[in-house]
Order: sequence, then structure tokens, then C-alpha cells
Amino acid sequence: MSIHISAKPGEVAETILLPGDPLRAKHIADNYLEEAVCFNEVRGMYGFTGYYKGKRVSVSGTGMGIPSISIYVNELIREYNVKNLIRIGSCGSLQEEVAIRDIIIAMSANTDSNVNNIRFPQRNFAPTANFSLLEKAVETARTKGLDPKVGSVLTSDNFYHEDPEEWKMWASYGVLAVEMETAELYSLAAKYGVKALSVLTVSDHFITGEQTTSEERQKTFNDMMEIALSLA
Ligand SMILES: O=P(O)(O)O[C@H]1O[C@H](CO)[C@@H](O)[C@H]1O
Ligand SMILES: O=c1cc[nH]c(=O)[nH]1
Repeated sequence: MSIHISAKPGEVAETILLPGDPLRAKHIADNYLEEAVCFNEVRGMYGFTGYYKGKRVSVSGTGMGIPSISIYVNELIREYNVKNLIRIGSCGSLQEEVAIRDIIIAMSANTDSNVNNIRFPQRNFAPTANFSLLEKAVETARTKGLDPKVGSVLTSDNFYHEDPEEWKMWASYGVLAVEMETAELYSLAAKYGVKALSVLTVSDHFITGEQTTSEERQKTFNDMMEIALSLA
């Protein structure tokens, strides 16, 4: 096992879905996977491996924020040889034309985190999605009759922002939404030469003030889950 994952070698599939919420991982295993086996319960961060339409796929929670996803993604890549990492998360829309419950496919991730300043002092790194996963996710979403919004997101270290107006600056640069993990997922995927993508669902809206319930965030958002599963 690794420090935070109790799976034995070979128990994690090459493709893994990564919701922040471990109960969303359990929901996917219970409702979408056949022959699902739990490979991790350390700290309640459930991970499962099973089959979706005959393809072996895993799903694991990552927790919230860059430090937490960084631990799981480092261990999944370095100890378990995971090759395709697909985040499925909730986010807050910063744009009028991106509505609550819309799907966002994150082409790139800006961040207010210092994590890449530590890696690249005095330089900027551009955390970017894998194009083949992105292309397939867009195609799958469109086949389902959806209109996914593709563009950049903000990965923030804060859910509760010191300056409640700061989002407007990011919005003015066309950033679609805010969440808390994608920049680190894309940076680690680049570092280790594996593929990553974030597929997000808008759970709340900075302009209209609309919100979804915690139950909806945990159990619904089926389109996002099905798009991500199709990438397996
Ligand atoms: O729904 P998840 O995947 O947890 O993602 C979003 O929700 C959490 C905040 O409520 C953060 O982790 C943010 O990135
Ligand atoms: O990180 C997040 C996720 C959803 N909504 C937000 O405002 N922030």
C-alpha cells in the first residue's frame, strides 16, 4: 500500500475517475460499476475498481483542495501506475452564459495557489488538459444532446474568498468557473507524462446566486459521471 491508499499492486485500473467527495465515488461504484471492489477506506477516502460496459475502471475521492488531490494523484501515478485521471467535480459559474447544472470541460486551469510558483520560481506554467481526453469528452457530451462549455477554470485555494469581488477579475478574462483541484491535477499529469481531464458540473452561480443541494452534488450530476466513464 501507499501512505494514503491501501490498495494492493494491480487493484487500481489504468483509468480512474476522481470526484472530490468520497461518497460520490461510492455512488458511482454502486450505480454504474459491475463487480465493484473497494480498494481503499483509509481516512474514509473510498476507492473502488469495477467494470463499466466491459472496461476496467476505478473511482476514488480526492478530498477538497490542492494539497489533498496532490497526495492522491501522486500516489496513484507513482505507486499504482494510473495513466488516465479524470476529475469529476462541482464548480461555481462566473459567467452569465454558463448556467447552473451545465457541464464544463476544463481546457486549462488558472490558479491563485502558490504550488506552481514553488515548482517554477519566477516563471509561469500553464496547466492544460490532455487533448485526446478533452476531444472525446466534448464529443460524448454532444452525442448526449448537451452543450458543454469548454474553456479555462480557476483553481482556488479558497472556497470562502477574502475579497468577495475578486471573482469578477477572473470573469473579465473569460474564466468560466471556480473549483479547487484542476491546476494541480494537470500539473502532476504533465510532470509524470500521463493524461488528465476535469469534467465539472456547475453547482452554484456567482451571478444569479443559485445553488444545488449537497445531496444533488453527491448523487446526481449523472451526465458528468457518464461522460467521464465513457473515457474509460
Ligand atoms: O465537488 P468537488 O469535486 O469536491 O469539487 C468542488 O467542491 C469542493 C468545494 O465544495 C471543492 O473540492 C471544489 O473543487
Ligand atoms: O470550489 C468551488 C466549488 C463550487 N463552487 C464554488 O464556488 N467553489
